[in-house]
Amino acid sequence: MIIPNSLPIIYTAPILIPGFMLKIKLLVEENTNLLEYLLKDNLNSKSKHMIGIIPKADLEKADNVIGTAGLIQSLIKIDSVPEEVFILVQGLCRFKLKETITEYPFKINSIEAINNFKELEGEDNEKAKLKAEFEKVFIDLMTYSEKITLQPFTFSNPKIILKNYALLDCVDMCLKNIVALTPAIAYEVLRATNLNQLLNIIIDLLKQETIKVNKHSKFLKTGLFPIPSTIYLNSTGNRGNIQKKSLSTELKEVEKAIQNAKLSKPINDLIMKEFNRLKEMNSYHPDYSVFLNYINYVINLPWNKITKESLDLKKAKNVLELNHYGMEKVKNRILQFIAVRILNPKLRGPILCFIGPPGVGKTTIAKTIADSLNRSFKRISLGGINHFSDIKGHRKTYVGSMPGCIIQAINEVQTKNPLILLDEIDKMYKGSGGDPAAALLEVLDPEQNRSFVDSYINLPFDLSQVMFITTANNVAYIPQTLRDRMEIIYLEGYTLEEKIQIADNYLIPKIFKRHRMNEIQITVTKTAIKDIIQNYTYEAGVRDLQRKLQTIYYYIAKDVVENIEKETKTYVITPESLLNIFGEDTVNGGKNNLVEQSCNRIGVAIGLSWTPVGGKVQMIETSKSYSRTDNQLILTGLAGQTLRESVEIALNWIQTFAKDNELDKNHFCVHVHLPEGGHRKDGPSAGITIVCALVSLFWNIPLKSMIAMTGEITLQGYVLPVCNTFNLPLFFFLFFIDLCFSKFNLFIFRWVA
Ligand SMILES: Nc1ncnc2c1ncn2[C@@H]1O[C@H](COP(=O)(O)OP(=O)(O)OP(=O)(O)O)[C@@H](O)[C@H]1O
Repeated sequence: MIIPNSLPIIYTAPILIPGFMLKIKLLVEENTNLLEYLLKDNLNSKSKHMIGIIPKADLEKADNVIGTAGLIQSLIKIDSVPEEVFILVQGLCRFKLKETITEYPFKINSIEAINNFKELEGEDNEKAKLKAEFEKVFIDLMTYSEKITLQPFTFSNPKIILKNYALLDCVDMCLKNIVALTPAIAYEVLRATNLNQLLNIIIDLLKQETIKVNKHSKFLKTGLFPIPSTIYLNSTGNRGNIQKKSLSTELKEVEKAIQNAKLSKPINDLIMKEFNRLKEMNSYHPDYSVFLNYINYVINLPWNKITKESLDLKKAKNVLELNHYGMEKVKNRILQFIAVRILNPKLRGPILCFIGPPGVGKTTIAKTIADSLNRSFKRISLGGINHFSDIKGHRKTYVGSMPGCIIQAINEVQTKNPLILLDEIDKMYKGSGGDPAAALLEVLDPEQNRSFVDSYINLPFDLSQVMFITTANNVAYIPQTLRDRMEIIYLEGYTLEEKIQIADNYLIPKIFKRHRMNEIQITVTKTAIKDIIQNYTYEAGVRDLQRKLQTIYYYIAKDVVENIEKETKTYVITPESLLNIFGEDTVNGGKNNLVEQSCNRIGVAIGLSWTPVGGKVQMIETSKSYSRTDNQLILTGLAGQTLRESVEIALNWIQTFAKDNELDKNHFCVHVHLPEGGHRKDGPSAGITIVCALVSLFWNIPLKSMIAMTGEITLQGYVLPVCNTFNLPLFFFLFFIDLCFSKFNLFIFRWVA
């Protein structure tokens, strides 16, 4: 094939050498223009493209860069995030990289093909010496090795091979059949610029192989080696006996493994069908390895393997208590489940869904539940998954196909009844490759998961004995159909007292054990823990608290090592020492001041809002200025659509409520601002706060100090409770407006809880 003088260039970590195929993964966003160019003509199979592939290690090199000209055999676009394309490239010949012709729309360099591999170069005696050395090591290796198969040669006698084939073919055969091509070796082989260099590399590699073979040879014990006597000649071009023997050995092993797997009859029949197809296949056929991997994967699945479950109520209770503080709802539900299973062992496990803010122990309690039931545990993170096939797998005929995450998890734990944690179920989203939630329906539906069919294995697998637990931060993001299939348990954020208990009894002993500081006595006082929680963390759970406690241990470790001669053995951490460890950087630095300063101000009200890390005080500031235009409203502070609607409702309600001419709202421009403008805010709960701020603004009355409120406002002046499923106690602070104002004693809202 003619190699052009210039080629599009890509840099890849895997190394392509001539005579080999390589599957390369390219990210679409990084190679858009090149892939567009390649994909455009790919449909037309007659015009296959050629590209230059350079090892990534040479990215910075300016000269003496060797690459491989590759012929693109196929391109497959995968709908993943980020989008990827797999290209299958056949290595044709080496080239020297010359100057860059263009960088746009993609990199093209001029190249110089290296074609001097046909014959050895140099003096005749040097050539003869090199050739003789190669022949010697080759014959040595072939004589003593029992296992080597020599595709595509039809003889096993090395002397006959050397006589009948060109030197380059023999070298090629050694590379393909004998040498274990590690990336380092492949790089070395690629950089050989003539046959002499390549032969020297191969000689070294064959010598190493000979040493390995000798080390592992079963004949070593006796010191005897069989003299190869049979010459396998096959003029028809079919496989020689040696290959047949090793191939059939491989197939025999597979057949034996199928029998040992003791599959049920229908599955066994289907696998045998695939196996018979494999037997008919030429081993060079690209599908051969696909079928082989498929059969091996399927027979290794735990079709009949079950771990013995522990149904001991007392033990389970102890394990749960030992690892997690509180969480009574979860613990009770698990103990109920165990009790029911004791009475009826055939009963299926519930699909529990733990909903709660980050760091409240959803993931870790699932692991503890698995321990208490003596089930294997596997966590699957669903965050960011946007493809149906991530759950259900790809058909085996796709390039790079593999099973979905459920079957992969089952394969990993090698049991049919593990506890699988589907973490962050609310963070999956629908992408171009289908809706992963729809695929999960089949997994979580007790009626369907008895015969779950993954696209890769394409056989029904029984998931009915798997115990599924899912976790999410926000129930609103879980599709209704999935929600219906699960029993939802809400885990609320911890109170200050609970956090102190968790830190004292669980986190500190855990960190202490992990850091092995047995000889040093460290006491973190309760006031210090309280200080960390209140001033250095801002969260509903305890993850950040755990991190902060860990920082204390790092600090002490450094101090111990630095002052080793002092042999300090006792450390007491008080709120004062926290200043040295964390500095003065507290989480609510300045925010309290803002609240205090806002009290008794006209047009300012204090709201309460929900965030994933717990309740929060949200100021609402309003101001008015004269305007020629009617009803002008400015809303700032990254407010969302629902918040804007709340402001409009509030303004309209005020207008309806005010007596004629008492309030000339029309000639004012009203500005509503939500401080901390860097954070997006939305939701209806600020309704009452906005009304109060505006009433204060229009009637010039300050609100009573230090009163905060939350609640949705309706156009009729009703205040609705905030029905958030997170059910945090903070939400139920609703104050009537006559409570808020000092002078304004009208009872203007009706509570419709
Ligand atoms: N009640 C508790 N008792 C003891 N440790 C706890 C408790 N709650 C949380 N923790 C600890 O807090 C850390 C964080 O917990 P975990 O990772 O399970 O949180 P999560 O709720 O799954 O968070 P996310 O939603 O971010 O995944 C863990 O080290 C865990 O041991």
